[in-house]
Amino acid sequence: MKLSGVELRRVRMPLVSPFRTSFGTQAEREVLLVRVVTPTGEGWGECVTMADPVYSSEYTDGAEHVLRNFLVPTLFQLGEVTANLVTPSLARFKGHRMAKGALEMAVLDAELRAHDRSFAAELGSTRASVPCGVSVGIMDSIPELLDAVDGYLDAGYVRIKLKIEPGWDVAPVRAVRERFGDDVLLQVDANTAYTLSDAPLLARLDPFGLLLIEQPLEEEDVLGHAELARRIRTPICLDESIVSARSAADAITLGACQIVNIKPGRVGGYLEARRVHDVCAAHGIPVWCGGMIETGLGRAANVALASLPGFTLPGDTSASDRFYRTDITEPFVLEAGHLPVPTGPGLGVAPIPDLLDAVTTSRVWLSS
Ligand SMILES: CC(=O)N[C@@H](Cc1ccc2ccccc2c1)C(=O)O
Ligand SMILES: [Mg+2]
Repeated sequence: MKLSGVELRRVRMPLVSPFRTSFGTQAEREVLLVRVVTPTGEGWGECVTMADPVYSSEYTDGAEHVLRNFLVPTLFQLGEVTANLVTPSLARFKGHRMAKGALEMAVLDAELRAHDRSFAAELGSTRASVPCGVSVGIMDSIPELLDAVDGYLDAGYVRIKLKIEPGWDVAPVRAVRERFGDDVLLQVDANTAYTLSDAPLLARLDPFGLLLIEQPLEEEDVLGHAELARRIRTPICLDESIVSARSAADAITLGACQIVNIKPGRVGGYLEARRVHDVCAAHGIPVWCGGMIETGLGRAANVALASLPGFTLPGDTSASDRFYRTDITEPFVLEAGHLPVPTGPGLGVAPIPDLLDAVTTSRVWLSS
């Protein structure tokens, strides 16, 4: 395809309630959307960076800058662009995987729409719907947490994930187990908040039959996770540490994780996300689809990815109303704990113009 131009659009959406993790509290989501325009149509991409570099080193203003000054101009020079060409064409620029992933997603969406082919078909989907888990933030009190969990279980979520940090870990897990029983699928996410010296504390989670503990140690401490895996029984799942198929293979081989949370933006796009899935499957490692509080655009692509065969654990592919009162696309609504995999061309969803304009804070048009 030839690129006629690319629009970088900033969107700000309030969250239905503040979402607190070990790295801070979010009350709104600042999103960078990428729209590529071709002579025959357009495609949408969503950059999952946060406003601040607190989940990873990338952040939204930086992603916009690197797209505008390096990544998009490089694609304009290509002439013919396809999704498979995006990553190799941008390889000389180091890092910026979330920014690159958003651009690849937009090109892939445009290409698939032009061929009347869905993300699900392209990625290798084997299911028409996916079971959904939900990520529950750190709360001010245990009663408040139990009310929130009660509401999500009533909504039909099939798995509960609790954000934890030192001082909010064993007590909330014990309280959820005591209130809701041992059969609820339960896991925790530390977002790198602990160190190896916390192993005895983390071992106190072992009696609660958690599915996994997600990213207890810092992103680069792969060997620390391998050592921790020898000191606790709860399976270790990595999130921030897995930035590519290669890093997944290395972490698995080193015994640093038994489960992987796949986030397409974190690994540089949906094509690399499929490669992470394939590498994990080759090692017998179950995967699930993580979430970055995406709008319906990223959510549509994540649900398609989550329908691949190796995604055997419920992901953080929650309904739109988990985080947003009004999504910029038709909302994803939980049905019996599942979300339907979009079947339309490309993402299968598109922004609703009035809703998108209502939350747009800036737009930049880059012409080829
Ligand atoms: C659903 C979930 O827990 N996601 C991330 C953490 C996270 C938390 C808060 C966020 C706020 C704005 C943007 C991205 C964010 C990602 C995780 O699995 O580690
Ligand atoms: Mg995580």
